[in-house]
Amino acid sequence: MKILVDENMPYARELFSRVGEVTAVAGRPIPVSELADAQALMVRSVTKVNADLLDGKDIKFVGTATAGTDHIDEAYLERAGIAFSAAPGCNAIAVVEYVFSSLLMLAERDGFRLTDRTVGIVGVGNVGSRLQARLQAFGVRTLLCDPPRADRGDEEDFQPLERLVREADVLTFHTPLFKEGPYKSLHLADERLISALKPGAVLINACRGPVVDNAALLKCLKNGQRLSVVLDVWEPEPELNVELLNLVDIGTPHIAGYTLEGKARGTTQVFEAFSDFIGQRQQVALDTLLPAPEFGRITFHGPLDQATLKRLVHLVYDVRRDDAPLRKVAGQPGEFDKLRKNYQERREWSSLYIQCDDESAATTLQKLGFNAVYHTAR
Ligand SMILES: NC(=O)c1ccc[n+]([C@@H]2O[C@H](COP(=O)([O-])OP(=O)(O)OC[C@H]3O[C@@H](n4cnc5c(N)ncnc54)[C@H](O)[C@@H]3O)[C@@H](O)[C@H]2O)c1
Ligand SMILES: O=C(O)[C@H](O)[C@H](O)COP(=O)(O)O
Repeated sequence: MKILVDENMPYARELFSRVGEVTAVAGRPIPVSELADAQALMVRSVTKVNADLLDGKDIKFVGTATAGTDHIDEAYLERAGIAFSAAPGCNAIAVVEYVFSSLLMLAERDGFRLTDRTVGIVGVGNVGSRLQARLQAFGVRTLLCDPPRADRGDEEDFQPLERLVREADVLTFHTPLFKEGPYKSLHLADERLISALKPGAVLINACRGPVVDNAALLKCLKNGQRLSVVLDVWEPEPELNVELLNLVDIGTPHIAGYTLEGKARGTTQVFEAFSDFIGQRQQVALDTLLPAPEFGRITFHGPLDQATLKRLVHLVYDVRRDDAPLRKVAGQPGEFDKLRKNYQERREWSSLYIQCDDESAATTLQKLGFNAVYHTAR
């Protein structure tokens, strides 16, 4: 069986070759000639999967190693009898750590305490709920908005979006991209919403570019609105608006989810689903795939505060390492994708073993996702 995999899926060749003959291909665009004799296709978010791509082909299974599925025409796959699996939640921790890295950087630069701020989270799924848990662990107040979950009767204190806009000092978007329907999220942050944000607020988009109307955002920033902006995703990609990039505080090339753990989880989740589909069920333990982190063990003395948390977080991942390279190459054809393809290894906070001599610091760091232990020298 021939299995086509996106060349930017770490561990895909290793895993899928256990069950078939693997060919790795570029994802944007996918070489159509390679599809002719393939039975399975594993993609990333850059490949549009629809009738135009697959009609008349022999593909029986499509997997996407991503949380978002807006690049997949799922209704078509169902009609065509093609099985499908995504990788929900695979990179949620990575996105949360991206948001923390950004907030800690802005807080240090602008001299505010996160615990004095309210963070509004729009979309409280795999990313949003983990973000809320970690913010709460650090004592930061959150407001949650998730109409689909509220309508399902989920027990959380969900608020209307208008309340978040009125009260939040930070508004961060973690919804899927829905172009239509009752929960349409296309341009959810439009000119009206952006201009109603509190003066000096922080706007973060790490879900899909078109959830924030980029033209409206540019207009508000050019009009001098006092707003800090963090954008990992753009409208459109990969041809982002360079004028907008020049006005945002942090701009990155759609890499919020790009930890090695997040990418590896994406591959293993679709591999497990595919092996199930072909009746050869296999499970993969992530730690058998991942290499040891570059540095893995430190000692931490005394209590934890915002400054020390920032130093710890940025020891593992400082978002500025992804902002500067984008500014250098933005506007040059192909460079956005190149930054994503040649992404420097990034690990999750859990890869750092921290020995603390303060019990409360150890407890908070554990809740934040670090591999922390309390250990006295006695
Ligand atoms: N930048 C990146 O690298 C990156 C990484 C992972 C995910 N993403 C994007 O972020 C999105 C969220 O990721 P996730 O893993 O949390 O997905 P998820 O499906 O687990 O959660 C999405 C949540 O949004 C809610 N929602 C849907 N429509 C909404 C609306 N109109 N208003 C408010 N809430 C709404 C859903 O009910 C759900 O709880 C993904 O769909 C994907 O597009 C981006
Ligand atoms: O939806 C997702 O999982 C993320 O946006 C993911 O990080 C996109 O990465 P890509 O598939 O484009 O490599």
